[in-house]
Amino acid sequence: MNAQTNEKDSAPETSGEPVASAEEIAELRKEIDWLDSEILRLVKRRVEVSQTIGAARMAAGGTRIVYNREMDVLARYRELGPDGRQLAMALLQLGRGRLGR
Ligand SMILES: C=C(O[C@@H]1C=C(C(=O)O)C=C[C@H]1O)C(=O)O
Repeated sequence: MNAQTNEKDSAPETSGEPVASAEEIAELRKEIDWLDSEILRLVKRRVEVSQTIGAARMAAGGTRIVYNREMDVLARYRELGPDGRQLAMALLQLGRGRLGR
């Protein structure tokens, strides 16, 4: 493939053509804002659920961490690569809350 072919076949965002209009970007930003609020809501709920389970287990004399379950959580986010791992680790850490300190 020569340089000219490359240029012709290149993605729209590299050809000088805008891929989304200003209106579309405004709409997409609204979607991002909504997605962030949903993600935050779900993360907060996850923290609540994780802490409830952790507190119950510790009250019953169990361990703070269940290694196998945490490995399953890490595996779930593996498709996102190293950032996915960090995200999973942050979720696990948030769930530990005071229990994790
Ligand atoms: C929520 C639990 O407790 C802890 C928290 C986990 C989590 O936040 O996903 C997973 C395993 C445990 O270390 C559980 O055992 O399921």
